[in-house]
Amino acid sequence: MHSSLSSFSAAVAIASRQLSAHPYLLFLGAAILLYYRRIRLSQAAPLFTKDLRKGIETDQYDVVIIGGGTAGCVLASRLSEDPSLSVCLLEAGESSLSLPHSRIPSGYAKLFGSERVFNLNTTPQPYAANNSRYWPRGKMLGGCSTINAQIFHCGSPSDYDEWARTGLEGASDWSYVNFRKYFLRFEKFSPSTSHRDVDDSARGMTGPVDTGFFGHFSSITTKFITACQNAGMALKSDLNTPDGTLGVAKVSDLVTYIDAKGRRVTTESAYLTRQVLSRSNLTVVAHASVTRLVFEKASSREGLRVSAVEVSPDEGVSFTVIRARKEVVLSAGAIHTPQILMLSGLGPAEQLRKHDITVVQDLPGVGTHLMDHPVVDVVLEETSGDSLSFFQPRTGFQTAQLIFALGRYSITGRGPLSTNFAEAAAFFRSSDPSLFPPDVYPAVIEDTTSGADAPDLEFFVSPLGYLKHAQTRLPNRKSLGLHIVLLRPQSLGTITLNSSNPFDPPVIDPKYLSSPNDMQILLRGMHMLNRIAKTAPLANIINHGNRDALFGHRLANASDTVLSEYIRTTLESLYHPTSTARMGLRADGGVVDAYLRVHGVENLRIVDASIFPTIPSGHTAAPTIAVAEKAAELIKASLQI
Ligand SMILES: Cc1cc2nc3c(=O)[nH]c(=O)nc-3n(C[C@H](O)[C@H](O)[C@H](O)COP(=O)(O)OP(=O)(O)OC[C@H]3O[C@@H](n4cnc5c(N)ncnc54)[C@H](O)[C@@H]3O)c2cc1C
Repeated sequence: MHSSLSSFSAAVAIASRQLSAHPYLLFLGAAILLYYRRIRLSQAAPLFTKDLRKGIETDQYDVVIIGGGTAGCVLASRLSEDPSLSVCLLEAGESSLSLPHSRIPSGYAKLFGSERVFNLNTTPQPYAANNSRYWPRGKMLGGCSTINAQIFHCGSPSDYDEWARTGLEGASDWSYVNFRKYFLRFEKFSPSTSHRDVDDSARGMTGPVDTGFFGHFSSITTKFITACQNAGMALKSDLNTPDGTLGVAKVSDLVTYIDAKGRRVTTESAYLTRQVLSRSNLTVVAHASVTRLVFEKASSREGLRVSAVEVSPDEGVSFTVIRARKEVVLSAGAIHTPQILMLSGLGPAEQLRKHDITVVQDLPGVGTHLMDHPVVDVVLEETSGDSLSFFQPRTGFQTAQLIFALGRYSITGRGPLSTNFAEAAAFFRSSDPSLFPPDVYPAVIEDTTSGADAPDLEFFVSPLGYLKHAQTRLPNRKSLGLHIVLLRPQSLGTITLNSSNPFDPPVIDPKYLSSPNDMQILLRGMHMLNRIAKTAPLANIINHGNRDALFGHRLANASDTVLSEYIRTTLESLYHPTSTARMGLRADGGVVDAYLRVHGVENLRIVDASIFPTIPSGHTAAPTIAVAEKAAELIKASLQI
């Protein structure tokens, strides 16, 4: 999949050798130059961001936000709307706006392994072939929204009704009917004449985050949608409405965070505009890794408040103290937020003592209840010719195709380079009797969904097959990818400390497949995958005779034993970790209350995917942005702005 852009330099080198021989390539060469100019000039790094490596003048703010990721950028922008409030956003990385691999929708996996990403790995997974799994997290302003697959999806309405059942005072504010307005608040949907069936009145139209149908959409995807329909899945005009998300999107591909110019939309590009950054009450500091929270006794009652944070540009460099007059907000994501809490003495007491960290509050829930969506990828050889296999060119013709695509993208912002790879998806239930008739599937599987209308499985298609984050070199064939996602895992993992060194990555153990029910549901997903691969019109473009070991054709009639083995060895993360500092009663392992305040600490909130009480049955960026929009409102209200 995503070595697309990694291949550009090679492609450009081959092209330059051929330029003199083929005049049409001169045009394309010029287009490539234009493309680099376009990205560089229009997306130059913002002028108003400060760099901790050069020092900062002010050391005291009303609100200090830790982590300028998906949630952090939203908060910084919304809170600084009031000129009377001084806001400081501290981000471990720097801007992503001048990074072509982030801005071009198909380029993100090229950033995997780079210094712009926290390149994390899980512990070996005993129930999943005993291997560790790669967990990239964006280390830039915009966080994971700079490297995600750009799928705009809100999950199922009942996911949020489940959030409203934590038993906390104020929990009902999180029910779908109350929470939905925050999805609408951030979205700026672009209606499309080719998707007239989408009801604009159910979409956000005036928010800062552009969404729409501007990504590439291959004929393979159209065939996938029709095959899902022919296999009995419901058709939906829009997967993001109060009607729920069950079914396959009718005629349309997925809505994405890609703008009209074909560029990725991140929370940095949407919320930290030049106009926002020029506010005198907002300071955004890059290369600022927070290592610890500093506490003082609260004045109003017996208890603690956070008075400051310690921040350093890099390991071994002395830290700066930044003071917070009113609030500190942790938005460092589901891995680093619990790590920072534990390093600061907030977490399971036993674990903190193990690392000689003074216990400030025994909060046993910190770092527990880690949830993630595992995905099983299957690669199939396709014959339509519409595969994007030329993204990894191995012949002169494929190189020319790639150069042509690059030229087209540079000029129009359209074409294959604007694919997000996951071009269409279907959401369904493993217990749906119309899809899994009880006479064929007699086993009763435990219902893990958030409600009767919510899915526990997602099925998506990519116009290029890939395995292991595209790191596995596949045979040189045109391929497509089919992918099954477990949306409601019961396997719960942990984030624990490796050491008390803040620059040491924490221990990530998702405990994939430790719940046997997860395997049963994934097996149903694999049955559905096999069925759709044999359903017209998708079936007509698959070479069912392929026997390459890395391809999945051999799974077509495989027993559950073989399928389970495939699931255990192939399973990867869909990059959606959540719930490691979740909203809930302290007695139930909750870390924050319904106002996102950390239990037992006066002025500390958490605003990112770690507060999700449970993982939504869908993609996690939209819920994260909506949480941040709501949090901004909560903080403003509590500060009486
Ligand atoms: C490859 C990939 C593909 C994905 N695809 C999709 C998709 O298509 N659709 C979707 O909805 N979701 C997708 N997701 C998931 C989604 O993007 C995340 O759930 C969401 O962005 C998480 O937001 P966050 O604010 O919780 O954390 P993040 O966005 O990770 O933000 C955390 C921020 O904190 C910073 N930080 C960390 N530690 C420190 C520190 N000590 N000091 C200062 N700063 C720190 C980080 O640099 C980062 O900027 C994907 C994720 C990935 C990685």
